[in-house]
Amino acid sequence: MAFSIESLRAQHCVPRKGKDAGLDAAGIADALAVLPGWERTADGGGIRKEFRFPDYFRTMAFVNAVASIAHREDHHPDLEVHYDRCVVHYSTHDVGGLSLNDVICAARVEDIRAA
Ligand SMILES: C[C@H](O)[C@H](O)[C@H]1CNC2=NC(N)=NC(=O)C2=N1
Repeated sequence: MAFSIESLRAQHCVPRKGKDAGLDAAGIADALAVLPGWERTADGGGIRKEFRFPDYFRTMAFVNAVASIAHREDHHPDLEVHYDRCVVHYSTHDVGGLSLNDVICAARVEDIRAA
């Protein structure tokens, strides 16, 4: 399966449950190839990216935009919030690893940065 960031942005999350709903290693690699700066977590079960900002206010504006995506897509990242940076971490609890939902949301977070 080959991805483009546009094809990811054109999709919305749907409930995905169970191991068979996960992305395989090739799918994960294809998706990461179109998501600049995103990487697999050390345990391989998620993807993460650190976003840097000039100050706390701008960091929180980003956090709120990510929260809005989470609410709209019903798919929720773990966030590490610091004064001038936020680490976004996506995984799909219901599949015990990565699913298409994670890369769809990562593509939407990239849109925030483009705005
Ligand atoms: C029904 C609903 O889609 C599920 O409970 C969603 C909610 N948000 C979620 N967020 C994340 N990160 N993983 C999930 O498996 C998940 N499941």
